[in-house]
Amino acid sequence: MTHIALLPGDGIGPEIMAPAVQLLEHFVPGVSTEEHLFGGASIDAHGTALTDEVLAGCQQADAVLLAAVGGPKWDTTNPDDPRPEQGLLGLRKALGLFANLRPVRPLPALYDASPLKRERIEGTDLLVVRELTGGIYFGEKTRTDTDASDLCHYTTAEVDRIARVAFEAAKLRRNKVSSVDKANVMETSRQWRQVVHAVHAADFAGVELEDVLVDNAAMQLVSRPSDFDVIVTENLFGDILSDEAAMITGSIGMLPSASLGNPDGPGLFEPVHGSAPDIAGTGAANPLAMFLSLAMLLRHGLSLEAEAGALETAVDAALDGGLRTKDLGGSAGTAEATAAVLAHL
Ligand SMILES: NC(=O)c1ccc[n+]([C@@H]2O[C@H](COP(=O)([O-])OP(=O)(O)OC[C@H]3O[C@@H](n4cnc5c(N)ncnc54)[C@H](O)[C@@H]3O)[C@@H](O)[C@H]2O)c1
Ligand SMILES: CC(C)[C@H](C(=O)O)[C@@H](O)C(=O)O
Ligand SMILES: [Mg+2]
Repeated sequence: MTHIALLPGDGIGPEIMAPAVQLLEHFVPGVSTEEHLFGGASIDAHGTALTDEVLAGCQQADAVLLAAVGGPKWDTTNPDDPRPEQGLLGLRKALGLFANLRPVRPLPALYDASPLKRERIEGTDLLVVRELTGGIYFGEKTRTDTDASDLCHYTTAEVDRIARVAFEAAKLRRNKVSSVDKANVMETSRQWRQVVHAVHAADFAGVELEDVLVDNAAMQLVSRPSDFDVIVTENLFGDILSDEAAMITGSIGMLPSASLGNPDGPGLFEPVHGSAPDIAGTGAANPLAMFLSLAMLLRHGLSLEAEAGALETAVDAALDGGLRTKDLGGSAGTAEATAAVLAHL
């Protein structure tokens, strides 16, 4: 029987998880699910953001569906305090999920919800391939009364494997990879560029490859987004660029993600946005990034391509039919958005 671990987390997390489970049960009748405390909710109950029991529960599942973690209650500048985000990083690392896929596919119905001009957005369909278990997120951290440091570290093997994910993805798309780095300053970026080019020359010479410095990439993303196909980049750059790219779709509330890379364990599926503490409890959260993350779970986690497509089509149809949550300039809340998608199944 298919088993999915559910991590509602904090803030708007539980509000968008509940309707996603409704959709999961629609597409996978009889699915077994288990909900676990994670992030701030787990800190409150157990003093740590990810317990061994929850990690084991995730490891035993066919896939993990996560909403979001974090919030002001757990914000701290004391290095010794537990933080919700540590649970997320620990889970990604423990599950071996080094490849984070963030598709940016703006719908014509939402062109006017984006701050970008329609003619810039038209034709945009890009995929951010973010390295997820290395770099400055996971290097040594130090802190004294006067000093602090975060080490950015990559092995060539870590760059090699994420480059392969990007090139393979490009072959199924428009055959172009933009590798984003800061090779004019950072040693990890010079290594990144060298490895990406070596992988390209050895096995993917038929794929178009360009190098883009990250500051330029941030600018190009809003000036010529439709020129990008696959963007491959390291952990921190991918985090920042994907939030920026979200606005091409109209809202951060639209962007889903899949974290993959371990053929022997479950993938993790989560929206790109956070726990949105400013709107938590108001019923205003846009659940569509969560629904689209569920579609990625159906596709990549359970190999249910037809079901994934049907869910994406229902989301598109709801938006074509006029659904607009507050973040998209409308007035619909989570419940109305859910009803609109359900109506198109
Ligand atoms: N994967 C995750 O769990 C994840 C991702 C990003 C941030 N976070 C955490 O979330 C907390 C809040 O972070 P933040 O405020 O910087 O980012 P955020 O993504 O939570 O919110 C940024 C802005 O976008 C809005 N927004 C986000 N998702 C929305 C949705 N689905 N519908 C409508 N509006 C939405 C919020 O209301 C807010 O104005 C922090 O603790 C952060 O660490 C968690
Ligand atoms: C919450 C935070 C640790 C996380 C990240 O930086 O990876 C988030 O911003 C994301 O994009 O998934
Ligand atoms: Mg982020």
